Amino acid sequence: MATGQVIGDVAEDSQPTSEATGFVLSRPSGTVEGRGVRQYFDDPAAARDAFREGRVSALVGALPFDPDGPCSLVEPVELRSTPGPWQNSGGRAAQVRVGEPRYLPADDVHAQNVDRALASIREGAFDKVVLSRRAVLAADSELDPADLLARLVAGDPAGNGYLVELGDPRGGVAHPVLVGSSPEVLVRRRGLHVSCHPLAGSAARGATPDEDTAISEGLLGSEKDSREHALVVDYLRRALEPLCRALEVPERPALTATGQLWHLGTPIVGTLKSPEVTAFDLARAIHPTPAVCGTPSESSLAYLRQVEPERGFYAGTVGWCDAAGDGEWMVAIRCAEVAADRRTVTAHAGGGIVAGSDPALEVAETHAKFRTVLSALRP
Ligand SMILES: C=C(O[C@H]1C=CC=C(C(=O)O)[C@@H]1O)C(=O)O
Repeated sequence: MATGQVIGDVAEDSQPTSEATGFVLSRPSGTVEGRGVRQYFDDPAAARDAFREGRVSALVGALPFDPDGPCSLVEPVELRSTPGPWQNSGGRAAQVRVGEPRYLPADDVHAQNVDRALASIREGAFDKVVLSRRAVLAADSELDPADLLARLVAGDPAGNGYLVELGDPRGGVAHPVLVGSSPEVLVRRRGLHVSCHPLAGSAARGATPDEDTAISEGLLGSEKDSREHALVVDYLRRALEPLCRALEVPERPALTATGQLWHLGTPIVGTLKSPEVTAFDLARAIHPTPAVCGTPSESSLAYLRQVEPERGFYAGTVGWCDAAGDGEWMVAIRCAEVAADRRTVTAHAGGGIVAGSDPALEVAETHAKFRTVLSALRP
């Protein structure tokens, strides 16, 4: 990282109170890491106030799925950017053996949950809700979250990956760590330029090139998936319009691929009205989108608070914001929480439910999404 560029306002005189990296965001174009800890925030509004009042020069970390829940944000001593995806300078750890996943809920119960959500949709409670489940795995020795990140980055064709320590990294106490490889950009800001890349509508990749192409064409032509996707795009248009003096929203989604899945994606770009609106402000204004919550936001969020109170940072957002207000926030999907003891890993996967969703296909979709983390944990 020594050759990296330091971004943001870094005070020369302050000493790191912790050497822990604590935050990594690996993207195809570059990697951002937070080094050292100056302040820690579990209240996003306090972090925003500190930033606005100039008491904070940069922020890195995670916001939970529930916008009213506690966050895990750090003002790093240094925000360092390097070109290209993340390289693990720590070297490769010995492979830890990880047991079979235990799914919570089990396949049949998740299918019943989808049925129940479909009944609520028919009754008019909401148009869309994103249901998720967990896969809990036990490791036979301590798992290194940085090594898991390295495997995720190496396994993703675009080199996407993230790692966030969940808790105040000062004080030498081990905290859970969120590690993942998300293909979904919640929001990115460079000066007045703002962009998002919402994804919704999925199909597992095919085993042969011909099958893979046929699956991608089927997804692009699927009326159900287009509807599921359009709800996210409409939400973002409505959320961004008041903040932008120009906004370009393509009429139709395009295909985007990870190693495991095809998705429908829409690249949205805009020009902000005011330079005062930071990347962190934008992330808070937009999150949670219907790609992880539902439509309308209020009723789907109320439903998820009841049926999935344990989401934590899954389906939240992970990212950074520098002193100029620039930054990038990813949707925290395709991820796992490595417990403080480093021996339990909880992966998460979900999918959007709309009228016409098929419970068995939704169960299969969560398995395809779990594969991102499971193939890194159990190669
Ligand atoms: C909620 C997840 O994916 C979202 C992002 C892309 C496609 C999705 C879908 O097709 O349902 C989800 O909206 C997840 O991976 O856990």
